[in-house]
Amino acid sequence: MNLEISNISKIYNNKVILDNISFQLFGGIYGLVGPNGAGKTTLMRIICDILPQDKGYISFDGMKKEDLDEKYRDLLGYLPQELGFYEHFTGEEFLRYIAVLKGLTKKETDKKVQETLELVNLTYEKKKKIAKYSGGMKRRLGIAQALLNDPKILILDEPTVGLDPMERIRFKNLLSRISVNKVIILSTHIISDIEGLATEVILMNKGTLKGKYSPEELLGNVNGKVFEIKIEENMYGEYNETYLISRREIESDGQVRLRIISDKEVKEGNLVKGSLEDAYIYHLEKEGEKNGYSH
Ligand SMILES: Nc1ncnc2c1ncn2[C@@H]1O[C@H](COP(=O)(O)OP(=O)(O)OP(=O)(O)O)[C@@H](O)[C@H]1O
Repeated sequence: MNLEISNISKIYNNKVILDNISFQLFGGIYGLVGPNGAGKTTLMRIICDILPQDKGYISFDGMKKEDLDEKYRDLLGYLPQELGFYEHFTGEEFLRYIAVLKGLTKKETDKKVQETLELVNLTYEKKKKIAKYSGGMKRRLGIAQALLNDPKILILDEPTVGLDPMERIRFKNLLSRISVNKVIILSTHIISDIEGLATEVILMNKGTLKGKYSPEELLGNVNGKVFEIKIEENMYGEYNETYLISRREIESDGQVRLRIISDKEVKEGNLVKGSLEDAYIYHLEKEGEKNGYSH
């Protein structure tokens, strides 16, 4: 299985939104990360054949998407950032409706709707109106609709927005269960959501590809560079001026716990294990994009 993104460019109103993006994906889960406006959604929409590229091509197993045409669409499952639901439908009715739009036969629909409901753990809620679903349940229903046609390429645009911590864990488990024999691309701002899940991380910034790394490679970049320290609140400004801070937490005693990424040793701090989030912030900083990161 090979999804190839080759020299993809997109221009809107004379502004380059995607600049010659190329990479190849094989089976697995790929985290697409980058600050707001990096071009993640635009790239995903091009991969999903919703938006035409201005240059370059996308191919699956050596065949261009334009040549595969309808067959390419059959390979795809897509969960957009904002999926409109018919709130008066039940979860089951909604999936049946989408299955018809995707061209499944009655028999396939009967089978796939129940199968995907089971997979996303919504069987017991299938007769409930969507209006009564929680945010997490709606996300799971969103994934179910993307899975109805058994896609080889699954594109999820910020699927974890609005999920609570328990739902995030369930969501991660669900993805690892369905990832066999698929290329899954998942964009996110919440780097911890792809920790322990992503085969590779694709970093984008301002319409360009910054790199494609294994999580181990990324973590290696911050090895020996992450420190934790507890300081008084009034010292924060000074530390913020001096260091790259990846996290700031107020402790119950009113002191502030900082997570610092520094090439040089922070003598008063404790060296701790770096996370993917630290590595991501470190990369952005190297590009002078510290302020592009939103906590
Ligand atoms: N239809 C459009 N017309 C003009 N500019 C657009 C259009 N769609 C997107 N853009 C611009 O393209 C750039 C990339 O947007 P895109 O939504 O792809 O980024 P993103 O990385 O997904 O950001 P976010 O994380 O905020 O969703 C932005 O500067 C955006 O304003």
